[in-house]
Amino acid sequence: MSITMHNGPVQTARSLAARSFVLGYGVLAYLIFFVTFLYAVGFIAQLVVPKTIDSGATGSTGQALMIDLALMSLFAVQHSGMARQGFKKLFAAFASPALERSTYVLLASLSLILLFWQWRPITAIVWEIEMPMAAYAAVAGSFAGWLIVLYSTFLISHFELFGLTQVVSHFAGRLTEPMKFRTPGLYRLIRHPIYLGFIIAFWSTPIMTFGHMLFAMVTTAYIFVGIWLEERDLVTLFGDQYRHYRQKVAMLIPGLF
Ligand SMILES: C[S@@+](CC[C@H](N)C(=O)[O-])C[C@H]1O[C@@H](n2cnc3c(N)ncnc32)[C@H](O)[C@@H]1O
Repeated sequence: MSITMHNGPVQTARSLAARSFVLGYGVLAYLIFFVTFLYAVGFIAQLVVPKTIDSGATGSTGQALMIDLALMSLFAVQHSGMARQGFKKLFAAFASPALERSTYVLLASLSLILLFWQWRPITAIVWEIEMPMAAYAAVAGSFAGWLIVLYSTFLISHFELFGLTQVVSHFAGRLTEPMKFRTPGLYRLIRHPIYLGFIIAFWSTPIMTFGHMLFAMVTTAYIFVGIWLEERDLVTLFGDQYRHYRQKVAMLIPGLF
């Protein structure tokens, strides 16, 4: 009986090439996310980066409003649409599930990069903190918000959130376990520390322009919509475990809501 060995090495090479592509795609998506995250800090805090929330070509206020709202809507539709279970199932019908999270992260990063690039500033001032110490405290508050975001992602599994765990497991030929429900650290105090960190980062500023306030208001409203959608999925995934958690632990501010 002859065993056709000639396909063995070819199949092995093909499988290795396919797994290497998935790994490379995931690593690239993660790196683009991380650079985008760092740029977002500078964009909001108006530090270091060339284009910030209050810099760049200004047009008429009406035109700026339309463009800015369109940019934020594009991000919201992608960010929420692709996060739903229905999209994940559809994606898995066409591509390796290992690629789903990295594709989500990549497209979210690209829509943010478009927002940074095309954002129209509206520089009328809503508030300006004159006292230097208070102004510094506001800037520090914004950075504290970003740190809460980053720290909280590591509490529930940073690398899984941003797709790296999935592509590394796929490369190693391991099955990726579904994301586990965790309540470490801040998650014992509030259900959504990442979103709280974003809200603090967006609102804590010494100079609040109309354009910055538009961004903070729309993203805050979107966060509440996102929480509603996300918790609906979490109840579907984890049932009473999440229901009990939701009864015991505040959404964003302990003791309040
Ligand atoms: C960007 S994270 C935001 C998590 C949370 N809403 C927060 O603000 O900290 C969204 C992902 O985290 C997952 N997630 C939310 N709460 C979680 C928890 N306690 N443990 C594990 N995953 C969680 C959601 O299912 C979703 O896939």
